[in-house]
Amino acid sequence: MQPAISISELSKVYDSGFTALHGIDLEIMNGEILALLGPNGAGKTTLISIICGLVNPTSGSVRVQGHDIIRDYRAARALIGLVPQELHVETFETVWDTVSYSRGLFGKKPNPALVERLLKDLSLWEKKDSKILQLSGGMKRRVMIAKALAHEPKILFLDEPTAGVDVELRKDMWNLVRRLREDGVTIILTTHYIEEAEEIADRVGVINKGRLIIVEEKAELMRKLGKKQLTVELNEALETLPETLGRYDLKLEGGGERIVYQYDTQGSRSGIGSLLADLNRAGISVKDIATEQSSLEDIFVNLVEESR
Ligand SMILES: Nc1ncnc2c1ncn2[C@@H]1O[C@H](COP(=O)(O)OP(=O)(O)OP(=O)(O)O)[C@@H](O)[C@H]1O
Repeated sequence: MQPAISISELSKVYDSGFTALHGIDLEIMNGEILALLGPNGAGKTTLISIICGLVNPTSGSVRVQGHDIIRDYRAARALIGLVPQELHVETFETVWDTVSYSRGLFGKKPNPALVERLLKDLSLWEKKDSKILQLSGGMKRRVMIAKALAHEPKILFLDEPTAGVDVELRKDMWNLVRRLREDGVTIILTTHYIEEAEEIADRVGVINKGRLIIVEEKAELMRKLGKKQLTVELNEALETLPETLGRYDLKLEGGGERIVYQYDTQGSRSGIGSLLADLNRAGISVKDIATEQSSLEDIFVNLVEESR
């Protein structure tokens, strides 16, 4: 099947001489939710802006459902909805008018039933006749989403959709994203909130300093790069670890009352069974044990540090 978006050797050098993207290759599949993670200034917005035709690439190519974003700009752009990071909505227009107008911009016939559904889905129905000026920041953000969806795009870009929004709006946004995916919409979002990627993404791409350092199924990423940790609470504090435990990667913490064991989630054997047997053999009495898995956040921080 043709990918929703196909990016090949894409680079961007701004007029200042700064290289914001270095040879990005990426295929985004139809119907997936891809989260792009990366520290400030990594190049996420630049990448999205190029795909959406707002910034010119320096070299490389991007195709949207097969349409080249430069040669076939209109066809490519018509398939895309973009919710930008910055809020810029017309202040004196009403919610209804601004959303309807956005649809018209793409040459689509008016569809009041669709606009009504969008406004209801985004909890904006009661505000349909309000001027944007009178809305709160969170509501303005909802308007931006309604505008981006008004022409029924097949691919939706959300640039930092939940930056600075309250918990309720964040949950609403996640639900909306899931619903759109059920309708077959491909969704690409950038986020600083790793929890967000963990919650809704199918795949996660990490960008650092203009390079895509990894792109992987979320579950696979967690499996490949995640570490697990076993904490063993002891009945009596130890001063040092016995030499017989030298073959394990152990740390003594909590004033000697806790042994922490790190193991690889990829290995077929965790070594927990033999560690506990060896502890027993060494006469160390165990009060409690707990395991913990590294989060996507730990993985992300490690990846970015490694690529410095
Ligand atoms: N018009 C421009 N001219 C020169 N440099 C720019 C321009 N726009 C962006 N940059 C630089 O390109 C780099 C990438 O910026 P970009 O906005 O793509 O990052 P980002 O990953 O979206 O960051 P954030 O998470 O902070 O939004 C930054 O160093 C930025 O300063």
